[in-house]
Amino acid sequence: MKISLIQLDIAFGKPEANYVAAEHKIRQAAATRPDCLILPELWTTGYDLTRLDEISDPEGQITKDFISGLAREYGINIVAGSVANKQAAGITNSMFVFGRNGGLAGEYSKLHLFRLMDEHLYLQPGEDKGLFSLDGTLCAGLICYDIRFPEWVRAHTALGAEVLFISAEWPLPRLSHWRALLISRAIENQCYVVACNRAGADPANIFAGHSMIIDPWGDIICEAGESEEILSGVIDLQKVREVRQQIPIFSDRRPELYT
Ligand SMILES: NC(=O)CCC(=O)C(=O)O
Repeated sequence: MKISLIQLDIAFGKPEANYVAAEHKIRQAAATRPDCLILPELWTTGYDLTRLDEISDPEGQITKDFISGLAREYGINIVAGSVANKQAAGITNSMFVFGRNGGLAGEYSKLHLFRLMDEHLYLQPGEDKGLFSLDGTLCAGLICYDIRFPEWVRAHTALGAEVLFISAEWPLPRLSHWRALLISRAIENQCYVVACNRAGADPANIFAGHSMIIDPWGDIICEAGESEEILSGVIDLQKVREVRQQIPIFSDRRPELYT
């Protein structure tokens, strides 16, 4: 499975400009015929949280129509990062996943809101797991701060997820945490980690880039720099089974003693 990560810069609070830029990059990446594309967190608005009421996507419909059309046109899977999704009960930070036929394959709203960037003041947390199937492989969607919660990640891999798709807006001062946490989640869950961060800066933060794909042994398959970039790598799902057979942590767990 070839995966392309679209490490975008994001125009602060300007959805129209971001849809145009994303379409250009998605078409550029799709021309190289990947099986799957992934975008960063909140790629339509950035962290312009005070204006979310005005610029968020009602029911995520604009994003769903936009991504669904591109997935169908190119016959690829698209993990559409996340967008501010405006519903009657509030705004969530939601990831939508589309299959090759343009159908919605999954949906996940960020469970852990990040106080350091004021998410808890403007967003509602999700309540459900982000499991979905792509080309017959069970995958999980996670958003940025979620990677600091190993028990949440495990809740997905204990159910059989073999690939974690992570969309992020992770700031540069914590780049060492980003790399260490992603590698740890791959090793401890013996799964692939596909993590797409943003590039560039907003009024409050400079972002780290360094999107990457990590294999179930914890080795980095590919890693971007700090600037905008389309990064591609190939994952071999057989490797998940091999590593899980070699060190059988899922059958050696003692969950009855963990609470
Ligand atoms: N957008 C986010 O959730 C950022 C999380 C982050 O920076 C962290 O250190 O955790």
